[in-house]
This record gives sequence, C-alpha cells and structure tokens, in this order.
Amino acid sequence: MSETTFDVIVIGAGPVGENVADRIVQGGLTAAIVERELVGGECSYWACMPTKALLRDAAALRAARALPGAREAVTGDLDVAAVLRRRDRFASDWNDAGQVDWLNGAGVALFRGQGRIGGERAVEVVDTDDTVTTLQARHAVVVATGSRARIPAVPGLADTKPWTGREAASAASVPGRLAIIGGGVVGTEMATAYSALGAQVTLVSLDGVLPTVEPFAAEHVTASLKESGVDLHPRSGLAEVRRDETGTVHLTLVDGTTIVSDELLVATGRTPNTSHLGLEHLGLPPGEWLHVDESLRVLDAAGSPVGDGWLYAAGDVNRRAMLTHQGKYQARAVGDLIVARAHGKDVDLSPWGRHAATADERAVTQVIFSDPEVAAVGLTQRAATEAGLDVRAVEYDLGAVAGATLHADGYRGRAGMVVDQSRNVIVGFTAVGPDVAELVQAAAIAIAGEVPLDRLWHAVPAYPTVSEIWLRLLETYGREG
Ligand SMILES: Cc1cc2nc3c(=O)[nH]c(=O)nc-3n(C[C@H](O)[C@H](O)[C@H](O)COP(=O)(O)OP(=O)(O)OC[C@H]3O[C@@H](n4cnc5c(N)ncnc54)[C@H](O)[C@@H]3O)c2cc1C
Ligand SMILES: NC(=O)c1ccc[n+]([C@@H]2O[C@H](COP(=O)([O-])OP(=O)(O)OC[C@H]3O[C@@H](n4cnc5c(N)ncnc54)[C@H](O)[C@@H]3O)[C@@H](O)[C@H]2O)c1
Repeated sequence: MSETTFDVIVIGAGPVGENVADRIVQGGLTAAIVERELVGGECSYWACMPTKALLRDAAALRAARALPGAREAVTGDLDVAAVLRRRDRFASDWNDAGQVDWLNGAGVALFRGQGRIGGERAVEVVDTDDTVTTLQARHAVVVATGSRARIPAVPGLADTKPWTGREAASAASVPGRLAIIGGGVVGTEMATAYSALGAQVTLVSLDGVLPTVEPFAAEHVTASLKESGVDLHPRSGLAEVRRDETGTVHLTLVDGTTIVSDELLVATGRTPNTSHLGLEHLGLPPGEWLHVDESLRVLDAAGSPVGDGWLYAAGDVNRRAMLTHQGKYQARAVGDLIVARAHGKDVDLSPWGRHAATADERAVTQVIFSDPEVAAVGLTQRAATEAGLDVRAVEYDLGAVAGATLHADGYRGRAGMVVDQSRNVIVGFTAVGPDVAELVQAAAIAIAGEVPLDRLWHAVPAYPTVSEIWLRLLETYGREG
C-alpha cells in the first residue's frame, strides 16, 4: 500500500496548490496533492493561457497595421483555424501529462479524486469509482480549490446552457454572434478576442466596462470596443433569456431591449469551490469563500483559526486577489510559513516580511489583455482615498511620449500614478495603451520597494522608450525644492 501520511496535504492542483506543494518539498517536508480534474487547474486549460492565446494573433496583426511599412506586408485576415490550433497547443490539448511530470520531478505525491476534509488534519480522496483513500497530514492541510463561474439567478439562464469562461477559452469554433453578460475582465477580454476573430459581439454590463480600473483606462477600452463594432449596453442587466429549438438565444434586458445571439457567455464573477469539501465538519458553511488571517490560516465564524491552526487556504478560494501570480505569491508565503512552523522557527508576518502576502493588499499587479491593454498595480485613486490615504494623482498622455510615437503611428494611451503625499511614495500606477503590459513591473518594484519619489528621479528611463512615461509623470507631479 502506498504512503498515506505526509507532512502537508494540499487539496487542488491548480497553479496555487502546485506551488504550495513544491515549496513544502523544497523546505524539506513531504507533500501530497489531491486533484479531481486536470493537474494545472483553471489557469492552464480554461483561463489565462488559452484566453491569452486567443488574443495574441489579433494583437500582433494590429501592431503590424499600425506601421505604414509593415502594414503593406499584411495582405489578409486572421487565420481563425490556425489561431484555435495554437490556442489548443497552449492548453496542452487539455492533457495534463506535462504537469504531472513536473509534480513527479518536484517530489510531490499526486492523488486523483475529489478531496474533502475527513477530520483533524485528515483528507479523504474519493476516486471516480467511489473508492475512498484517507490521507493524514502531520502538520497542515492547505485548501487551494480555486473558483468557478458564478451564474446569476436570471429566469431561463441555467436552461440556456450558457458559455462560461471555460467554453469561451476552449471553443472549437467562433460563433457568428456572441452575447456577453458582464463587463469585468473576462467579459472585456473575450469581447476583444471574439470580435477580432469575426463574431458580432454584444456586451451587456450593469456597471460599464472594467469598473474597477482607473476611469481613464476604462474609457480608452470602452471607446475601442465601440470602434471595433462591439454593441455595448453598459448600464443594463439581463432580465430573462431562452434558447429556441434552433439553438438561437433570445435575451431580454431589464431596459426592454431584445438581443438575438448564437451563443451567450456569462462573465459575472466567480464562486468558490468549497462545496463537498467537508467544511461542515469544521463548522464552516459549504459553498462560501474561506476567510483567512494574515498567515492564510482559515478562520471560523468567530474569527479564530480552525482547530489549532492546521487548515490554510490560498489562491482564488480565499478571494484576496483572484489572479494566478498573486495566488502563487501566496503559495510561496504560506509554503515557507508552514515549513518554518514545522521546524519551530520564527515566522515573519510583518508588512513585506518573508511569510506575509502584503502585496495582496498593497501591490496587486494585473494586466488586462484588452485592446488597448490595461496594466495596473496597487491602488486606484478611489481605492486609496477610501483607504484613508492622503493621495494626489497625476495622469499623462502616453501617446505624447517619444517611445510610444515610434512604437505605433497614432498611438493612443494614458498613464497615471497615485502618490501617498504623507510618505512621498507611489501607491498606485495604471497604464492603458498598446503593449503597456511590460510597464507594470517597474511600477510594482517602485511600490513594493516604497521608493521615495526623490529617488525615482534617478531611475532614468532610456530614450526613446515608452518607459519615458515615468519621467513625464514625475514632471507632472512636480519636484520639491
Ligand atoms: C477566463 C479567465 C481568464 C483568466 N486569465 C487570467 C490571466 O490572464 N492572468 C491571471 O493572473 N489570472 C487569470 N485568471 C484567473 C486565474 O485563472 C485564477 O486566479 C487561478 O486559476 C487561480 O488558481 P487556483 O490554483 O487558486 O485555482 P484553480 O486554477 O481554479 O485550481 C483549483 C484546482 O482545484 C481543483 N479542485 C477543486 N475542488 C477540488 C476538490 N474538492 N478536490 C480535488 N481537487 C479540487 C480543481 O479541479 C482545480 O484544478 C483568469 C480567470 C478566468 C476565468
Ligand atoms: N487578465 C487577467 O488578469 C484576468 C483575465 C480574466 C479573468 N481574471 C480574473 O478572473 C476573475 C473573474 O473575472 P470576471 O470578469 O468573471 O469577474 P469580475 O468580477 O471582474 O467582473 C464581473 C462583472 O459582471 C458584472 N455583473 C455581475 N452580475 C451581473 C448581472 N447579473 N448582469 C450583468 N452584469 C453583471 C459585475 O458588475 C462585474 O462588472 C477576476 O478576479 C479577474 O481578475 C483575470
């Protein structure tokens, strides 16, 4: 019989669970991971990778068309079949053999099946033939079960069998007409992708496009979606929907507008994978997000760590920052913390300390691969003000920066930074424009490093690059003395 006792057991082998387990083994402990679907999770097969592959070819084409010389070499349209084939490759053809090899190489034991808490530090793994294997952890159990699409309770919606992000990411063909509900990140990226792939896209949103980013960035993306022919209903919701016998979807919006479409994508946020996880045995409500303390220990209803603190949660399931890279950052923090506690060593949970996931609160990075891209880190002006900070924000026309004019004719974009005036440090940065994705890491370093503005003047951007936006923002903010 194979080993069933491990130092740490991780439930869910998405990007976060994999990284927790890896960190545990690197720290000299043993780890098992339980996965009910594909090792690699949502990100590898139905989210980050395939969706970015769907967007990339159109972005390259736009870039070529923005240059008079290169434009002449573009003689046709996108080869949609080739785009989808490349997307399949980036989803590893929905085969997790490569990721399983990686787990094996990392020394992590894989158990396939549905994992559920079976008692203190115990995890039951239910196989497809209902065989139950009970695993016992010496130190900790980490829940990294992620999230899935939330389907709102709209009459007829469930019967319509709508697409979620999964189907949008893995579709075998492009529908003629695609209606999208939700103007958040998934809705906006998929409107961009499918519109470029030839679908007539309608986007319905309660609160506009990308409501959580800086308004100037959302305005650029909204204008561009309209220009590319997306039919926007930015202040409306879905009242009812049905799919007729021919497969056509009929939507009625709350304002009475009717829309006819071939497919419907629901992109209205996420719900946690915490049902059937045995949480009720611990007095926790199934189906809810897991609340955690600063060391990512799961808290009970009274706000105390479950048991003596043996249960942790990382990644989407704790809702701190639902992004792969932030979840992997949590994985590194919590993995090292569990190792430290197991060895009786001190843990450092001070802000920016080794075991603290401080960036979840202060320096979340995100790139939205819309057209144009949005790259942001830290707090928006609004979020900073709501957090009680005394901030001043400045913006600058990215299209006026020499590097940007060279990058593409007619470059349109904007960038802004939010400065905490009491400490003279940046707490937020946002850029919108073609190919701004790579700008965000410089800002992340400035924010996480709490680099004073006075010192930032000495980080001289090379000429002529888009990064000269840094100099322009500093000049706009003004230099003391
Ligand atoms: C369409 C879309 C595009 C996205 N694009 C990006 C992007 O470009 N960049 C980015 O940073 N983020 C992106 N995200 C977010 C990103 O996918 C998630 O933040 C990330 O996948 C979270 O990782 P996770 O490991 O916490 O959860 P998941 O990736 O959801 O993995 C959880 C794993 O746990 C397994 N599991 C669940 N319950 C059990 C159980 N009881 N027993 C056993 N196994 C279980 C699941 O099968 C799954 O494999 C996107 C999301 C969507 C929907
Ligand atoms: N590039 C990236 O980093 C990337 C890409 C895709 C997804 N993600 C992550 O995945 C997560 C899920 O994304 P999402 O877009 O599903 O969620 P979201 O929370 O970003 O956006 C959901 C949107 O749907 C709207 N909505 C909710 N109910 C509605 C209704 N009944 N009718 C109309 N609109 C409604 C909300 O107001 C919101 O604007 C996010 O955390 C996101 O950060 C990241």
